[in-house]
Amino acid sequence: MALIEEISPKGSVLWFRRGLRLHDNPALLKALSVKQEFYPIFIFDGLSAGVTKDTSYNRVRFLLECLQDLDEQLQQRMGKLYFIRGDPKNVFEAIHKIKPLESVSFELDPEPIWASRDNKVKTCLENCGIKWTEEISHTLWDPHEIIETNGGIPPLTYEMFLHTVSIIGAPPRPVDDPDWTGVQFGKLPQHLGDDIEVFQSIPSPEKLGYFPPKVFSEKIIEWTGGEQKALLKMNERLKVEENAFLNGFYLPNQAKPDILGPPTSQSAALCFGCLSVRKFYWAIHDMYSRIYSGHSQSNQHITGQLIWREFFYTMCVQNQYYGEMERNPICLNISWKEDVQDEIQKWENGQTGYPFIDAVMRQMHQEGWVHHVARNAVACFLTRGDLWMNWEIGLRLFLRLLLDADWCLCAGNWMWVSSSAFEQLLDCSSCVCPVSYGRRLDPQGEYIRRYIPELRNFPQEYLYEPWKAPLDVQERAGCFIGREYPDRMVDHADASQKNRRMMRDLRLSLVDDTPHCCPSNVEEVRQFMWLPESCTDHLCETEKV
Ligand SMILES: Cc1cc2nc3c(=O)[nH]c(=O)nc-3n(C[C@H](O)[C@H](O)[C@H](O)COP(=O)(O)OP(=O)(O)OC[C@H]3O[C@@H](n4cnc5c(N)ncnc54)[C@H](O)[C@@H]3O)c2cc1C
Repeated sequence: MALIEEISPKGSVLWFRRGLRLHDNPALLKALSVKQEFYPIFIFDGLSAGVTKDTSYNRVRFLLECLQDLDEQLQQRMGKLYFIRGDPKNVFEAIHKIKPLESVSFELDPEPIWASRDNKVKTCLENCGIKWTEEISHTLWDPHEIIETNGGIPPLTYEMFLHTVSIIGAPPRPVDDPDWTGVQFGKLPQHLGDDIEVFQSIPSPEKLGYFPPKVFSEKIIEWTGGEQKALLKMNERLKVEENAFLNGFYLPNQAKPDILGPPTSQSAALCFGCLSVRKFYWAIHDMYSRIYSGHSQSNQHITGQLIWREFFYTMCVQNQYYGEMERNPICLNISWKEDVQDEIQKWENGQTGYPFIDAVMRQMHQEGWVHHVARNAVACFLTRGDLWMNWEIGLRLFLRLLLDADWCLCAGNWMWVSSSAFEQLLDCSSCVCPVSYGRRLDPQGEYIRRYIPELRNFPQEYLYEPWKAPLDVQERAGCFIGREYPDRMVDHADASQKNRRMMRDLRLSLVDDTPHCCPSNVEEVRQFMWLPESCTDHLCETEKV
């Protein structure tokens, strides 16, 4: 008996949180290298992968599709993915009781909001004598190394960031795929403890208590989660990048925003890690080098958005208050308007009376993803553009609805757009006019008509400003403003002028030389917000005076 116990293999767990893939997965390689029985598990604890009890149905569905895809791939290798509901510490203790564990491997979740979960688990594993390893693969570089290289503080501007990573060198290439030969999958019993539930298969969102949203119009774009789908989509996306290179430009999604066509975004796949950011980065850089071989070396600008991602991660790793205003050392304390529930509701539910803004908000509820330029528009509207409301309100909603909701990237972008951080000028209150920005992005009005069925028959002339339509036009379109579709909740020209004054006063009150996070130059602001060359083209007529 003693002999059997001695030779009986122990367990090696791969704890999936994000990083939901088999390719470029150093934690997976670590778990397999232990040569013990292998247990891939996902623990649904109402927190991991950013899925809480408030998370939208779309986002939960996307996560479960990613897990389903992993499960299918593991089944092809004679294993399975265990989906377990419970507290991670209790789950590991329970597994260890029935199957002594040698090691637990996981990918580093770099954001500080995960530290208490991870520290609790690490302490528990150490107390049980179980080794743990944490691998970096959610970001291109190790954010802590960047901070160290920059002398102990995060680089304050994007240009400084680029300089720092140029000292470190190019990010690592993806690791090899695992060799599955001889891998022994372990089996868990159905009962691990009273407060733990081991599912037989990956559950549906409904089984976990999440239900579909009320839809405003038919859903146009369906997103599907999972590594296999993400890899196929990456190939489609690479064709778009290649086409841009061949035509002499880069960052196609930013340079020529298309809010109507089938999106080629990889943000949700990157967020859950069903696509490795390193694989995506190197695929683009290698392609560039192939196309321009001998002429030019690729540089970080051709994957500029991925660098913004890294920049925001580096800014947040040491700042647990990064998602808040008051306690956050990099965020300006702006005296936003007290929360007015009625106004918040109108913004959240796409009932502001500004069709472009409402179309974006409704698309977000229905489909869970909207283009970057559209995010800019609604974020500016809520904060320094029109409503003068705290960006934390927007952050909370985006984290609930977006498929790619990512605490660090979302908070970083909200601070940026609201001029609360990463913003040197503080005079952008007129950046996004909900009328002219909408007209520029959606010149035929197709986007508005797609997501706001009430306005489908409205003539083009009044589509962006329906409150200006004479009554007979409203009648012919079958939509009265204030009845079928709301009147505008605010006069943008007045509100933005008032807000601009408040930003100016704030700027004057901040005339010290304290180094703070800010854009590197004006061009960067223009690119980030997709503003036209001439800085007044996007303004309403009243704002130009
Ligand atoms: C208010 C606001 C909130 C946002 N919240 C999120 C969020 O929660 N999660 C998220 O992934 N992105 C967020 N973004 C950034 C951006 O809108 C999305 O990443 C982008 O729309 C994804 O589309 P894409 O994959 O086509 O981007 P691409 O232009 O193809 O970029 C490639 C990847 O780079 C990253 N990236 C792109 N733009 C940014 C950016 N501005 N900041 C940081 N990373 C970027 C994303 O991972 C993206 O998939 C937010 C932007 C705004 C204005």
